[in-house]
Amino acid sequence: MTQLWIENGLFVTMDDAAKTVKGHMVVTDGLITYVGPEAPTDLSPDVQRLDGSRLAFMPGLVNTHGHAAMTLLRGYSDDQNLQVWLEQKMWPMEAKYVDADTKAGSALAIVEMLRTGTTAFVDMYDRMEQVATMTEQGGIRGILTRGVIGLCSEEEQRAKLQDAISFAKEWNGKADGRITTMLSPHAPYTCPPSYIEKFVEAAHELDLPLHTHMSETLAEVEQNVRDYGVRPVEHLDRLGFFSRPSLVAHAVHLTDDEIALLASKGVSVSHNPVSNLKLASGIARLSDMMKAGVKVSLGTDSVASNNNLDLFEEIRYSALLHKGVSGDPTAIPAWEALKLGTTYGADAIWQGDSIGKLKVGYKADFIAIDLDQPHFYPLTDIVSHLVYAGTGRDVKHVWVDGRQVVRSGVCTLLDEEKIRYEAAASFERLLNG
Ligand SMILES: N[C@@H](CCSC[C@H]1O[C@@H](n2cnc3c(=O)[nH]cnc32)[C@H](O)[C@@H]1O)C(=O)O
Ligand SMILES: [Zn+2]
Repeated sequence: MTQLWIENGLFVTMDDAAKTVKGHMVVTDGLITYVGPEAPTDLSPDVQRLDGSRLAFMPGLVNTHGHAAMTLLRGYSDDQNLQVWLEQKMWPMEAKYVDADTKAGSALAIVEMLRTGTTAFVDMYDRMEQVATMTEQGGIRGILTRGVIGLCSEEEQRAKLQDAISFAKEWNGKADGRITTMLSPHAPYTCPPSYIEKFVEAAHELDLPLHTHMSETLAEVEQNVRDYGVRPVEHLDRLGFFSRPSLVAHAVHLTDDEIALLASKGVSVSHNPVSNLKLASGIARLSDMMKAGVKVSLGTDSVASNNNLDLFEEIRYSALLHKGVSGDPTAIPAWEALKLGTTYGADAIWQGDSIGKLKVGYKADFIAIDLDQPHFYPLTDIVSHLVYAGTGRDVKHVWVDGRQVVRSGVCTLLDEEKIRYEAAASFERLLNG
């Protein structure tokens, strides 16, 4: 039995019943077995003890949309709109990627995510075996999917779908259950309707969820109406997309009816406020979606449109932005913003009953924040501080499944120096190759 006793800590449980607890937490064989104000009893004689004073503990963050390997393109193309950025900048560079690049970029992303407190991430890309291998090595939890752009010959379409299916089948449940998989047509504007239907069919057959980009820009919505006579939500609905558990990224441009439909079908939405601002795509109707009962969560999208993977930024932006646009200072209060990055993220990836809370029986995916910093003084309200004053750089330790994957700000299972070097070398090759 491996057991960890965290003594005298401040625990932000993200559980409405407990909220914050000053006291103790015990992790036994990867699961949380005690959280409470009193010192625990009946511990294993070889329990490992950790002094939790001057630390705040909370569930690890859940990033529900991204493309990890695009860390290589950080800062390569800023200040463009989505279409120009994608078609003229990203796709030509991505066409040069080989396995080693995807591996280097994903490794860098995993280091960055773990160090800033993300313990579970959704990733849509290709060469997914590379991403999965680094996920396994780094100790993070991954919800991985081979994204497919269908603007190609039928033969290529078939091969890509087959690749997506093989990856999803092979890796679902791997890395001690830390990896789960989905199927992903990239977007309604990059996949013809009959092709999207094939993904829906395969998802039914393999009992897998679906993921896609949806209603990210006004131009996309207008093009969808021109091409198919309906807006993207109705389009995907007609193709049966929402008959599966599904997660859509962005959902920026929605009507009231579309919000109602997403709520009634139980669709998960990944809100990516920073990426949407940077690409000038717009501001999603987060408050309206939450009021309507849509399952919303937060994503960074790729580094190339963000330009970092610190999900604390998305938490803060969601709390600030929607106050600003609504003129209502009570919109998305701190506790809700923090939930967006934790429990709601876990719900969005259908893992809300096992991660996203510090609660007995939950998996021990959690982070420790260093409170000994000027921006956390005085310690008026830890939830407020985490949302309005904290950043991912305040994260000191990280555990996934009870295993410590970051210790004093450094990944325990990855060679960070080598990863930084290889990422820089990959970028040089892409640029000059
Ligand atoms: N290369 C694969 C598709 C990989 S899916 C991931 C794709 O999503 C792209 N991407 C990244 N961010 C966004 C976004 O915000 N909206 C739409 N696509 C994006 C990214 O550049 C990448 O091409 C194929 O040809 O089938
Ligand atoms: Zn994306």
